[in-house]
Amino acid sequence: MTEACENAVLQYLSTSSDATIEDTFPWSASQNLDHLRVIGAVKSLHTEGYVATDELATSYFEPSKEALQILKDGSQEILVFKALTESGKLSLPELQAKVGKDVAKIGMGNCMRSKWIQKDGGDLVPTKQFEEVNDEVQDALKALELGNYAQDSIDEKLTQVLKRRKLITLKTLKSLKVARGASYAPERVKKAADLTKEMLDSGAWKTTPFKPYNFSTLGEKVGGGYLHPLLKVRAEFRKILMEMGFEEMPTNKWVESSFWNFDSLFQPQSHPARDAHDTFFIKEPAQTISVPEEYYERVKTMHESGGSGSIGYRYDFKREEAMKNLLRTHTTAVSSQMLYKLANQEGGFQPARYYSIDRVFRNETMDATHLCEFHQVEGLVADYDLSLGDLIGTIETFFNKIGITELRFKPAFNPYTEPSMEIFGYHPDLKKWTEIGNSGMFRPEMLAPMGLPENVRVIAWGLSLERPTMIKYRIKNIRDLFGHKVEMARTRTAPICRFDAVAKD
Ligand SMILES: N[C@@H](Cc1ccccc1)C(=O)O
Repeated sequence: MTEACENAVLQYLSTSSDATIEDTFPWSASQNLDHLRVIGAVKSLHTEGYVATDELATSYFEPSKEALQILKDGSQEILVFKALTESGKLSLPELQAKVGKDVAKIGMGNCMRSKWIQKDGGDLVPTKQFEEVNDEVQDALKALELGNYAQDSIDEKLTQVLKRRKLITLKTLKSLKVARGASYAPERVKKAADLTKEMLDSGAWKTTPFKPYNFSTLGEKVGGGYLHPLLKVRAEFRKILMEMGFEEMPTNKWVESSFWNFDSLFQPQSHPARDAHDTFFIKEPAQTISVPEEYYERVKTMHESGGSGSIGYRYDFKREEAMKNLLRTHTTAVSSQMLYKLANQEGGFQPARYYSIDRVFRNETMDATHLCEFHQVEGLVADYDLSLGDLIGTIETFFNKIGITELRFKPAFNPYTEPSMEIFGYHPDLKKWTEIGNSGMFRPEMLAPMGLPENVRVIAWGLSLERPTMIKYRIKNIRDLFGHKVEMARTRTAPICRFDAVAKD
C-alpha cells in the first residue's frame, strides 16, 4: 500500500519537470488513495531526496452529528413550525409524539424566540405572523459546504450562529505540497539499510545502493543507570540525616558474630530471637575469628552478674554461643561496634551522631509485606546527659522531614533499650496510624562494658527502608519492590524521591 502510494506520487511527478501536487489532500481523494498513507509515502520519499515538500495547513469546519441531522431533515425549529402549521394546534405531548422529544425541546425554544409560535392555553399554535419561514440554519450549513475541505471563503456571520449552537467546529488539516526533489527518479530504487554478510560474500556490496545516514533521526533510548526505588529513598534519607548532622557508619559486612549482633546489646543467649528459626546462622565459617577480649570479658560479666546498678541475667555466658557467625539481624550490630570504637578512640569519647542504611536478614515467613531480607535505617546520638525528650525531639525532626508530622509513642521492650518506644505515625497518604519505627535509650548494661563515660547517654531509633518506599511509590506487594519479580520498567519510570520538608526547625 505504501509502495503503491510512492509509485503514484513518483508517476504523477514524471509528466513534466515542474509537475506539482498542489495539495496532497484533494489529490489523494482524486487518486483514490488514503491521505495518511500518502503523507507517509511522501515523507519516506523525502528522506531520499526524491521529492521536495512544503507543509500546508487548511482550516475547515467539521459538522456535529446534530448538524448532519439538520442537513438531512431541516432544523428543529422548522420541524416544529411545520408540525404546528399543518395541524393548527398541538399539545406538548402531541408535538413530542410528532417530531420527537429532542427536536420538540430545541425547536420550541427557537420558534418562541423568533415569535413563530405561541402558547394558547395548554396548546401550542403558530402566531400567524409568518406564512412561511426560511430554514436559515440548514441553508447556512449547506452554504458552508460542510465537510468540503477547500473552504477559502468563510462567512463570519453565517458561521457564528452555527458555532454558538455547537453545530460546527473549526479544524485544521495538515497536508503537503509536493514537487520533484534533487534526486527525483520516476521509480524508487530499493536501498539497503544494512550491510550483510551475504553482500560481503558475494561482492554485491560494491553495487548495492545504500540508504544514506539520517543524522537528524532520534537515537535509540539508552537503558541503563536507573536507581531502584529503594536506592532513591535511601539517597533522600541520607540527605536528610546528613542535614541533621549525622555521619554514616560503615555497614559493608553482612556477616556478623553473635557477639556483636546480640551479646554486646545485652541480649541474653537464651533469647528466642537467637534461635535458628529467627536467625540465619552461617555454616562455613561457623565461628568468628576474634572479638576484643577485654571487652568480651566485661560483656560476659555484665550478662552473668551485672554491674552499673544491674544484677545481670545470672546464667552461664557461653563463648561458643557468642562466636557463632550469622547474617546480621539488625543494623544495631553496626551501631554497637561504632559505639565501642567511639568509647575507645584516641583522645577519648566525643559526642557523635551516626546513621546507617543497609541490609539485614531474618528467617521470616514470607508474605506480601515480609521478606527474609530488608533494609534498616538506623540513627543514634551519643552525648552527655541526653534524655527521653531529646530522643522524641530527634525522632520528630527526622519524621517531619520525610513528611510525617503527627507522631505517637508507645512503650515497648527491647533487650538493649530502656525506656523503649514504638513509633506510630499518621500517614497523610494512607490516612491512618501505622507503626513506623522502634526506638529507645541504650541500657547502661550495654554502654558500661564498652567503656563509655557514665553520664553519656545514647538515644537511637530504627525503621525499615521498604515501608516508606512502598508507601511513597504506592507498591502493595513487597515482591514488586524487591527480588526477581520486580518489573524493570517500573524501576526505569519511578519518579525521583522527594519528601517535602515540613519540619518547623
Ligand atoms: N534494632 C531494632 C531497632 C532499634 C534500633 C535502635 C534502638 C531501638 C530499636 C529493630 O531491629 O527493630
